[in-house]
Amino acid sequence: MTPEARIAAAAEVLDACLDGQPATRALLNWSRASRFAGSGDRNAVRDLVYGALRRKRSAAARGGGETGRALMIGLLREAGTAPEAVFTGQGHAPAPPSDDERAAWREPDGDGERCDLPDWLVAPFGEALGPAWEETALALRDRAPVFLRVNFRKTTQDQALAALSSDGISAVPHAIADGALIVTEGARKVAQSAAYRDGLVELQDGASQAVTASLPISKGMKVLDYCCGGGGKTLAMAGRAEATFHCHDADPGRMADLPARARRAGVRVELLGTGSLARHAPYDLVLCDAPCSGSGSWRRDPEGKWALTPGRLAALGDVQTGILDAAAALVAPGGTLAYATCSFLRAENEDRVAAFLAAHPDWRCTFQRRFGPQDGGDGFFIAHLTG
Ligand SMILES: C[S@@+](CC[C@H](N)C(=O)[O-])C[C@H]1O[C@@H](n2cnc3c(N)ncnc32)[C@H](O)[C@@H]1O
Repeated sequence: MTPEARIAAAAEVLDACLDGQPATRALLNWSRASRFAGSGDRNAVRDLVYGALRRKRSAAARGGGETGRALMIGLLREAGTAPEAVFTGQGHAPAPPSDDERAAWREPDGDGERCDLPDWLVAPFGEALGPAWEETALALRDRAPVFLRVNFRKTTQDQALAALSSDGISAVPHAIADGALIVTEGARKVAQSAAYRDGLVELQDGASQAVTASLPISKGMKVLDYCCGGGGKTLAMAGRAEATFHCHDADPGRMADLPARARRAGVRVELLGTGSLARHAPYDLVLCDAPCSGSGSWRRDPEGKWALTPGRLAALGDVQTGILDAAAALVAPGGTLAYATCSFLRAENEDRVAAFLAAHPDWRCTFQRRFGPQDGGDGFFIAHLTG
């Protein structure tokens, strides 16, 4: 496909997204209907679609409307390319801009539009991040880097780098966490590489690694990952220490791939249902990587940015408080209850910790940190609580 044809395809996929279809589904439908598209074309169209979703508000302003065509036109204008140079109508290029499309556009206006945030989120970003809110919101308009985590249970950093290199993947260590690598070339080859298949490295965001690296884990401890999901954090913890790792999720199906991932990583984990947690308690460390708005990872999931509402944020706060209350009962005296979200927002972070401490006066917070794109990875929050 020509670059122009890829832009036409991205506009078509974006129209389906704007009609309410999840981007993954819209991209799948397009690639099934476009057998002529090779993997390079599919990757390029995917990149264009996600690029437009990250910058949806500003691109709509510069494109003069909220359609797939308008978003692509808006992105071209932002990049300093005249839309007429691409929208030529020649071959598979999109049709030339109409008079309306030429006239109906403007530079983004106001903080929300300029920084590609819904207006209601500008104040919460400011409250959470202070003057860095703008830089942070602007960073969410760009693609996230690809991070790997070296599995120290199986290899060293140098051996992992050498194994990746022999599969044509270049990576360099990143200071955010011990064993964090940032992929500089060949990111799309990682999942097929021997280093990945043999469990020498895992795909894991840098801040996610730093959050687990902050946890007090040592040999022989009993650890519960209360909101385990796919188990990324369990595996990161298990990569650091020979401890007993129990895994739980309100939706056990989310943990379906974990036994195979743990085998690949050479670590042992035990999956537990909610009903059996009390029997296995108490734990030295309970990690609650709680469900959240995902505001820290909106580079990867830009649709989440536009879908969040004040009501949904409030509902998440109730779920997060419920999780902290339930998990606290499973922590041994003097043990650690670790609370993490991949969000910047105070409503999901400091406010939840404060509400927990108000309801549990015997507990205190011993450590708290927020990560942002300036640190290299996604946005994350971590607090250690002890009772
Ligand atoms: C942010 S994700 C966890 C990601 C995971 N820790 C990782 O690193 O891959 C949050 C998880 O919490 C689970 N969850 C939601 N409500 C819960 C609850 N009340 N108790 C336990 N888990 C819950 C969700 O099913 C989801 O898998």
